[in-house]
Amino acid sequence: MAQKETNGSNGEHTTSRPPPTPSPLRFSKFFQANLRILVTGGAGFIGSHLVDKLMENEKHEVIVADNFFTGSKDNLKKWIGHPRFELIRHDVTEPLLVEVDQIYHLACPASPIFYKHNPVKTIKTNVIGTLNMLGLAKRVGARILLTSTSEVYGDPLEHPQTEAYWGNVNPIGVRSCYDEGKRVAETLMFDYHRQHGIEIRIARIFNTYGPRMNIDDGRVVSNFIAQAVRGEALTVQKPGTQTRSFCYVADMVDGLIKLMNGNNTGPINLGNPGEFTMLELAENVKELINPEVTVTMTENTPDDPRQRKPDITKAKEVLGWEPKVVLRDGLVLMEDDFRERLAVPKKTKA
Ligand SMILES: NC(=O)c1ccc[n+]([C@@H]2O[C@H](COP(=O)([O-])OP(=O)(O)OC[C@H]3O[C@@H](n4cnc5c(N)ncnc54)[C@H](O)[C@@H]3O)[C@@H](O)[C@H]2O)c1
Ligand SMILES: O=C(O)[C@H]1O[C@H](OP(=O)(O)OP(=O)(O)OC[C@H]2O[C@@H](n3ccc(=O)[nH]c3=O)[C@H](O)[C@@H]2O)[C@H](O)[C@@H](O)[C@@H]1O
Repeated sequence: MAQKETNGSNGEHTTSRPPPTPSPLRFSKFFQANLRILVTGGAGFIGSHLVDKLMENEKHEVIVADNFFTGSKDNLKKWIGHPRFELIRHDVTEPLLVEVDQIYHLACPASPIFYKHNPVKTIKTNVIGTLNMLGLAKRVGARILLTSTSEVYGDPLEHPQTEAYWGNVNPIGVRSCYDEGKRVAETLMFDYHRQHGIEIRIARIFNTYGPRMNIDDGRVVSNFIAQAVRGEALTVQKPGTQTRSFCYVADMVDGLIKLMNGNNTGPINLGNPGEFTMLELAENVKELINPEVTVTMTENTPDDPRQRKPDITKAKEVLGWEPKVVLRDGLVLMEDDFRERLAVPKKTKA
C-alpha cells in the first residue's frame, strides 16, 4: 500500500496510512447517499449555527451530541422532530457509538468563566473527549474536524499569529485547562492521522461572536451588548489596551464547512483580522447600541493575552475563505437578538 510521508512540524500533512474503510453499507445498492454528520457541542453557540447551515442541505443527516453544560436545546428547537435531525444528551468524555461520515468536534466550554469553573472537567473534555471522538472516527472511517483555538498561541510574542507560530502558553495557569487541553487535542489529532490514517481537519478559531451567545456568557462582546441593552456600565477589564480580532459567526461557519470539505488538514487560522482594543470595542458598542451608558474599568484575570490577530493568508489560499462581516455590522445583528431575549425593545426616536 502506498505510504506518503509527512513534512515538518506545523501541519500541511498528507496521511502516512490509508484511512480506515468506511461502512460496507456505503457499497450496498440500497444505501441512501446521505451524508451523516455528527456535531459534538452542537447545542452551543457556534455549533447551533453550524447545524442550521448543515441542515440546509437535504442530503445531510445531522446528529448532535451535547451534555448541555453551556449549550441549550433552545438553540436547536427548530430542528427537534425533523426527520434528518437527532439530538443526543451525551458527554464526550464517555465513548459514543454512532455511524457517521463526518464529525465536527466542538464540545468544550469556550467562555473563560465556564472553562475555569471546573478546570479538571475542561481538560478531560479536551483530552478524553477528543480521544473518544478520534476512536469513533477510526472505527467508522469518518473525517473529523477539531475546533481548536487561537489560545494555543497563548500570550503571543509574534503578531499577527501565523499557523507556524508555536505559541507562548503558561502550562500551569488558570487558563491552561483550556489552552493546553486544546494543544493536546491537536497533538492527538495528528497522532491518529499519522498512526491510523484518520482524515483530520484542525481549525484555530479566533474570537467569534453573534446571536445566540449566552446572555451571561462572560465573553467580552456578549457582556458589552447585554450591558448596553440593559443600560449598565460597560466593564472594560484593565488595561483596556489588550486587543482581539472578532469574527461574525456566519463567516466562521462558512470557514468550518470549507475546511471540512477541502483537502488540507490544517491547522488553519479562522478569524477576522480586524483588530480592536477592548476600549475601542466598548466605544463602538456604546455608539451603536446605547450612547447613554458609561465605560468602567475593572480588574482583569491572570494570563489574559495582550494582543491577538490572525494571519489568515493560509485560509485565503487553501480554502478561498475570508470573513465578510465587519464588526460594526455584526454588533447590530447581535443587538436585535439580545434585545429580543432580554425583552428590551429599541427606543424609538420621538
Ligand atoms: N466562540 C469562540 O470565540 C471560540 C474561539 C475559539 C475556539 N472555539 C471553540 O469552538 C467550540 C464551540 O465554542 P462556542 O463558542 O460555541 O462555545 P459554547 O460553550 O457555546 O458551546 C460548547 C458546547 O459544547 C457542549 N459541551 C461542553 N462540554 C461537553 C462535554 N463534555 N460533552 C458534550 N458536550 C459538551 C456545551 O454544552 C455547548 O453546547 C469550542 O470547542 C471552543 O473551544 C470557540
Ligand atoms: O478566540 C479564542 O481563541 C478564545 O477567545 C476567547 O477568550 P478571550 O479572548 O479571553 O475572550 P473574552 O473572555 O471575550 O475576553 C476578551 C478580552 O475582553 C476582556 N473583557 C472581557 C469581559 C468583559 O466584560 N470585559 C473585558 O474587557 C478580557 O479581559 C479580554 O482581554 C474565548 O472565550 C475562548 O473560548 C476562545 O478559545
